[in-house]
Amino acid sequence: MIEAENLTKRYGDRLAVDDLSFTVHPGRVTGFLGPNGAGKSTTMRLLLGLDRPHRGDARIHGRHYRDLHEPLRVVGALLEARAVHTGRSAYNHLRCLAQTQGVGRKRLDEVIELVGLTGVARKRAGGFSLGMGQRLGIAAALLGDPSILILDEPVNGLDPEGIVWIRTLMQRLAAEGRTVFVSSHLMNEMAVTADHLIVIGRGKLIADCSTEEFIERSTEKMVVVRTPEAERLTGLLTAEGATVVPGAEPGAPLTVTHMEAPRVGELAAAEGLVLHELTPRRGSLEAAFMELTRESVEYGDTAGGAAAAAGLDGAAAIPGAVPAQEGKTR
Ligand SMILES: Nc1ncnc2c1ncn2[C@@H]1O[C@H](COP(=O)(O)OP(=O)(O)OP(=O)(O)O)[C@@H](O)[C@H]1O
Repeated sequence: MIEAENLTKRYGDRLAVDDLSFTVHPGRVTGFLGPNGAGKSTTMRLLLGLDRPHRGDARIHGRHYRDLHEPLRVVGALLEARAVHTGRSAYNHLRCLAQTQGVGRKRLDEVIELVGLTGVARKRAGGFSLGMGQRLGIAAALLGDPSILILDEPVNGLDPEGIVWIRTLMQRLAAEGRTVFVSSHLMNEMAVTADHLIVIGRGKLIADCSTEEFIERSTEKMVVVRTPEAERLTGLLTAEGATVVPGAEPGAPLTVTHMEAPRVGELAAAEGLVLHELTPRRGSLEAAFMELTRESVEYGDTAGGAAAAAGLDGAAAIPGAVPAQEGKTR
């Protein structure tokens, strides 16, 4: 188990991590989400004892990282995939790490195979692509067969096949009962990878809930309806409180919000209106995430055009969300 309690880290007058408390449980993948500069990497460094908090506490299995008996057998971390000796082969890089941890040759070979680097293990790590570097970093994290994995943006630089591979690997490691804590700024990727989400913005906690709850509450439900009698159906639905947006072209489907699909079908049937399609849909999760973290983005366009599409009222719409207060100015 990983526990952060009132973690606070300041760089000059910049609060990188602001009174952050959460618990990461074993047996599931926990996604750590937030826009660029939200404080994800800083939090991970604090958990690993690589930086000291100004206030608060970070504990792994109830202890500070520095007090763990064999830390690398307890926690495997991928923080900066490029942190390798570029002149060494992947194999030698891992062998050096294995020696410092008392990890044997068998485990070394196992891990190289697990991350799919067997064919290039004798090649210079400096010549590796970003994706291969990520695989090497993951191999290093897994060497000590740790019960906890802390991975900072492991998906960066991976091609679609690599993304599916890391997703499957993380889910398998969690299914084995390990604690998997993985950061990302990609909402859609985390939605299909993580069981639980911890969302931060400007160092503050915004949401701590299951991915299912997050999706359920943060994306607006809509119904796509195709009918040859669009005008009559629109009148019928709006009279009952639905919002109906016509398609861009004649004959294109209508998009209905504020009414569930069964009710749309019932109303149409009662009036004898023909429907050619009746499909419940969800709004974009990415747009919902952007809206949620809109006021806490560090860089870029904070107006968030896509955010408006989500139709959410910030943190208030999210289960487990922390009340906005000062956080609203994140
Ligand atoms: N060593 C440092 N010195 C000064 N400021 C820092 C340092 N490390 C981080 N920061 C600042 O702290 C804030 C949080 O940074 P951090 O890297 O933790 O965010 P992040 O969520 O990991 O971002 P990204 O997704 O871009 O990696 C940022 O404003 C960053 O500029």
